[in-house]
Amino acid sequence: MLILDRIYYQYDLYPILDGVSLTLAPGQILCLTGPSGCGKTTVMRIAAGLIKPNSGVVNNRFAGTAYVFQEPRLLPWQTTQENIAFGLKAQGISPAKRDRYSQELAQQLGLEKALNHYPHQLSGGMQQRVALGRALAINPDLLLLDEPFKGLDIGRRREFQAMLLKLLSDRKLAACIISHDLAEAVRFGDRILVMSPSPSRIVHQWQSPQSPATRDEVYIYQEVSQLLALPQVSSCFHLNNIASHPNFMKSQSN
Ligand SMILES: Nc1ncnc2c1ncn2[C@@H]1O[C@H](COP(=O)(O)OP(=O)(O)OP(=O)(O)O)[C@@H](O)[C@H]1O
Repeated sequence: MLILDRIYYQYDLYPILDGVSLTLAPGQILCLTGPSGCGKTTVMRIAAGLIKPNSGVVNNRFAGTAYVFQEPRLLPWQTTQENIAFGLKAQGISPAKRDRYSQELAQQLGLEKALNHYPHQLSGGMQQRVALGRALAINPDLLLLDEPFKGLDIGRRREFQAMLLKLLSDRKLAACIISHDLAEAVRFGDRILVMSPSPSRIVHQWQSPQSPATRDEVYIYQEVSQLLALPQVSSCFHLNNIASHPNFMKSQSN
């Protein structure tokens, strides 16, 4: 279980988080969404223990937490396989086991043909998958993912999303995923927290009884449309008048 309780945070004198609370249970997927710059990464850095809040409580009871940053941050002088195995070496695992495990992960992530490639030889999407492999290699029970689909075209994005959902479900991992895209959050999250512009508060919580793997496009866009009809959500994304737009009303009644 991860618990953040009434977190306040400021950078220099600028207040960023204004009493943010959240909980994340084992196996659950929580999406943090909100406009650019509202403080989503700051929440994640606090959850990971990388920075300390000015006040509030952080209680991370997961045994192992892995963080996948917005930029893949791979070691440029190491191959795909070596980058994936990076954390295993620090855990004292033998070279033979490291090789076997990193090859298995590379296969699950569709990277088997790029095992001996260096980061500069990989596309942005492949680099993101290597970063995910490196995080999964240490066998965490909590995965923190900051904008994991950033910069991918729609086809690659869907492919990576399906792969990630399967990995999370097969390994029964809890995940906290940042996305500024409401549709992506609805596609993925068991729960969504919508954050307001900074100083940021949680202005809305959304939860679905339907498992992410079974959600289709119609369901996703209906839910997004209902979320955007809520003034506290639409105003966060600077869409103040969306609910009164004649076409919006038409789409709601269809
Ligand atoms: N090291 C820092 N020093 C000062 N201000 C910072 C620092 N890091 C972030 N900020 C500011 O804190 C605010 C929140 O940043 P954060 O990266 O948490 O937002 P975000 O919601 O993750 O943004 P994005 O969606 O664009 O990635 C922003 O206004 C940002 O400019």
